[in-house]
Amino acid sequence: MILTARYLTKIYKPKMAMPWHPEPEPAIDRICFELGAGETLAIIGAAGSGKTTLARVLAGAETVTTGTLVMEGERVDAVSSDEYHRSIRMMFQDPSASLNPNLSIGRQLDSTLKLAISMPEADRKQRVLDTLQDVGLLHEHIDFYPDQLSSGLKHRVALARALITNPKVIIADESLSSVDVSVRAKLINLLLKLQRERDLSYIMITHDREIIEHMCDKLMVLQSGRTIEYGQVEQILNQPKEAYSRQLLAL
Ligand SMILES: Nc1ncnc2c1ncn2[C@@H]1O[C@H](COP(=O)(O)OP(=O)(O)OP(=O)(O)O)[C@@H](O)[C@H]1O
Repeated sequence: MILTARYLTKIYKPKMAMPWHPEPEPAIDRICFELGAGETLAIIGAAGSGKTTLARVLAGAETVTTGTLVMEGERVDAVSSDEYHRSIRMMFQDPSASLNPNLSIGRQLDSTLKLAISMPEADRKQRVLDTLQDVGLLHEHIDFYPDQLSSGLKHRVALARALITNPKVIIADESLSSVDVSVRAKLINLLLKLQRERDLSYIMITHDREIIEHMCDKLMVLQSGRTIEYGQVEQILNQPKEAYSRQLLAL
């Protein structure tokens, strides 16, 4: 397994705890799953069900209160956090907001790479060019600024930023929800192509039936921080156990 989650629980501590305040409810509560190489897990749930918290915990941006994450057989706290951050990358939801408008695409990709991996400048430049090509952008795009790119191309840059460290897992938090249908279809095909070529695993937080059906192997349904269904996509789409899942999946 690339990634195994065992009983992940996150309780956000209130900024000012008062003795008469009840203990806060967990944002995620004993979440377990297994993700193999080249597999895709979809996570769905209503607003506030814990999807973003889970994504942030998995991306190493948030600590867990209890529970264990295991990457390729090693507990994540035993793996150096640099290595973990290189291996599990988040693809940002809104590229327009996450890209710096004042920096060229090349500079932004280079600074992400520089932070994650120590390598000579010439090798970094080559990696930036290769990654642009891998996501279907041109070498010339290295000198472009975000505002000069269409929304679809900005999504490719966001993907390039996740891909540039050669990760094993990419987490996409509603990443494709804001693009129009034809652009989304191209991005889905690109993600599938990269998955085949690199044996990449994806965790897709999405409500998009098309993405769930075409891209995902497993599905987890979250409600109030808990897993209420987890299994193969086909099985849950054909026979959801819970009315809540049926509603979310519009079945
Ligand atoms: N930084 C935080 N501090 C305190 N509570 C938080 C924090 N972030 C999230 N929560 C709470 O944790 C619970 C889960 O929130 P989370 O954002 O993970 O859900 P979500 O499913 O991603 O929701 P949405 O779809 O609206 O983004 C909610 O009750 C939320 O209020």
